[in-house]
Amino acid sequence: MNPRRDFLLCRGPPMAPYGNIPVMPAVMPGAHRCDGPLPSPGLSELSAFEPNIHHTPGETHLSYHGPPLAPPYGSIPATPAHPRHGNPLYRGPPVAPCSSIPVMPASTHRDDGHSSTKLSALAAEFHPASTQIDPPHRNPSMGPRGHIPTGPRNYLGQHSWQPQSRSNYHRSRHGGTHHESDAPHGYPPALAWEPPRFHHRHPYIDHIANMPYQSPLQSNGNGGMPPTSAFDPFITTPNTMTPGGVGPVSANPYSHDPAAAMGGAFFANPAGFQQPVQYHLYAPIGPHNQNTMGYQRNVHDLFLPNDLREELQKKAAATLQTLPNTQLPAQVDYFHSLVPLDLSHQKNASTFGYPSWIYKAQSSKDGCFYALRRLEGFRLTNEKAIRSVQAWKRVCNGSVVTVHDAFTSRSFQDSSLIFVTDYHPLSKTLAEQHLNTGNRYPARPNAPISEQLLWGYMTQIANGLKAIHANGLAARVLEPSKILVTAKSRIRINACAILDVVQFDTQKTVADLQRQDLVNFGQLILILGTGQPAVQHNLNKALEVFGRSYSPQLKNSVMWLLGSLQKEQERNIDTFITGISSQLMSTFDSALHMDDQLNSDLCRELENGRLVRLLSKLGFVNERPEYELDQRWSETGERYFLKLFRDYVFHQVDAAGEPVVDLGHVLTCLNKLDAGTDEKIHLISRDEQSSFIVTYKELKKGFESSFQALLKPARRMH
Ligand SMILES: Nc1ncnc2c1ncn2[C@@H]1O[C@H](COP(=O)(O)OP(=O)(O)OP(=O)(O)O)[C@@H](O)[C@H]1O
Repeated sequence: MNPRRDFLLCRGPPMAPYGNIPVMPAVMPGAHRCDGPLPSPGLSELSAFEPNIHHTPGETHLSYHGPPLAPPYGSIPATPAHPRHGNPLYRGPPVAPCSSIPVMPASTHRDDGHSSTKLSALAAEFHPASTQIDPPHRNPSMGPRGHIPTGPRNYLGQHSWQPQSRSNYHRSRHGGTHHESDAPHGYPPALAWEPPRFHHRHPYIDHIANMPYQSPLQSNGNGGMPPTSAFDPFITTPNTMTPGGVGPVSANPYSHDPAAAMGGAFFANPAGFQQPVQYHLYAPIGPHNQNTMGYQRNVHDLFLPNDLREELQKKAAATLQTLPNTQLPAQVDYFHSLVPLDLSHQKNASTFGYPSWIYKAQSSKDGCFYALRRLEGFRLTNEKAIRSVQAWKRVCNGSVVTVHDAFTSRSFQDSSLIFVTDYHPLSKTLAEQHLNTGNRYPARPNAPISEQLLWGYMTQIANGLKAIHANGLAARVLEPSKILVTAKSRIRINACAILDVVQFDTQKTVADLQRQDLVNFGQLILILGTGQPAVQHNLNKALEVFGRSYSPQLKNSVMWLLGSLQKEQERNIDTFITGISSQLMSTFDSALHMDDQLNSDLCRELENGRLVRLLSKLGFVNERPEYELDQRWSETGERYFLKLFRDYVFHQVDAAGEPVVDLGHVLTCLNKLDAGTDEKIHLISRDEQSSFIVTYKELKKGFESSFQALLKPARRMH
């Protein structure tokens, strides 16, 4: 496997230990060229949000043509941007760092020779809210928060950076103890905060101390440092949070029973599954029909396809639609909020013997929406007639609109018979779809139905008829206006049960009615294939026209159905289904493809619900005005970091001071928070006076404990 691709799919660059360097310009004067794999490839293609980022598929670096980027794109830089960084002799203005340097406080140096590093990373008493760096030498060249100045570079000699021990670099100004007067916001220190793993450092210096490797620093020809080790982006040390460290996955991470999960054959290597689960590794699940490289993603990959979302939203809106000031009855038995679904006021009684109207209504029993079909002026003479609907309740089939109930009503100021069926929002009838009837969809030429679609319709209707006949019933009404198209190519037999009630006293046997179903079925296909609603008047002519457009197999199938009334040969739906079995397979295969596609779409949304929960938790904690009478709760302890993290995620600005609206950045950060990765990020207080380097793991810990604090039972206050 191409290691680069492997990395990219895993979305973690090999630049451990700083982990992911999200999109950041690599080709900049003086900048180290990032020849490694694309950082955060999963989201780096969200270029719609990042106008300055140009990503050429297949290349492993980013070309950058814009101004230096502010930190939104950068976590902790992986390369020393310039020799000045870390040079304690440097007294010039804050230098426009290479673009990979994150936002930093305006001043971190003092002329008195004090180290600018303020806090020992290991200081036991460290309280993040009370840490402070020196009062800033505010330099006019310093832009707004998050703005990296881009002015002329001023190099004061070349200072070779010498790796030093961490302890040297992290001297505490106050011997590692906390002084409350240093608190930037005057906040009291948090009580239950475990600080040791948060580091407050000089951002110019300390990030260098942690460089995983050193590369020659280029700076206007002033020389550079020899590399201490060659960097190969495709070689990585195993790290639990880097892709190189992912290794073989061995057990089902979601199983509550690790023993059982380990024993399963699902994961190849039982060496142990990594914790925490790396939620931020989105695995693209097929089918893949995009013409993109393996590591490329765009924002649409993380959400439902637009057309599907639009369709579902429209259906939801249609379902919830109400009709104020209507003259319809407010209540019909246990239904209310009626909305008519017919758009035509002209109703003929040809199908049922009574004019029929159809409404969407909400049930007071269960709150669900149903379709009510009303037969106007119907008088029930035989109680048994309406009980025949009971048998229809047993018909549960994907190709039949389910019948739920039937009752008579006087709510419409007449005697009406009401049938309650499933409601399928925004459905059309086959007649509306293909025969241009109804005025909801204005006239347009009838497009001929493809043979494949016609076979699809036939198999679905056959499926519905099989279920109906198997229950000892007959559909009785099989015509284009009584077949619902509920989704693309998806149809259902509608208006079942009605003739059973209305023509209860009919003398015909069920067997006769079922045979008639087959004939009606044949006529229906003929109507759809020829586009002529009145084929029964001249079947031979219609068959001839039909035969010109469709295969002999399809025509023969229709003829077989039309001949179902012939007594000499027993014909039933099962025989028919056996006859068209080859077509059933192809329809079945289409259904499987559809199923795969929907599964894949579902996977895109899979993690979004989790992110909403994450955001909700953050919202509960961030800026909380008061907790247990402590008005500074959300500004102290780990909550303070969460606040800065919120700023880091949402409130960054670019070099021009413009808000960075980058969904990719947001998703990346939130996922890493949820996964609790070891990657470090640089948080800056709003007044730019405090700067912290924290790992997502630490953030997650603080995040969880803050949220759990909110959940604990309220203390009794006396
Ligand atoms: N169960 C249902 N769910 C959602 N919409 C439905 C349902 N049943 C019917 N409709 C819609 O109601 C409208 C009217 O349906 P109907 O069965 O009355 O057809 P029609 O074309 O008006 O036929 P007719 O003239 O015989 O009444 C159609 O647009 C159809 O899509």
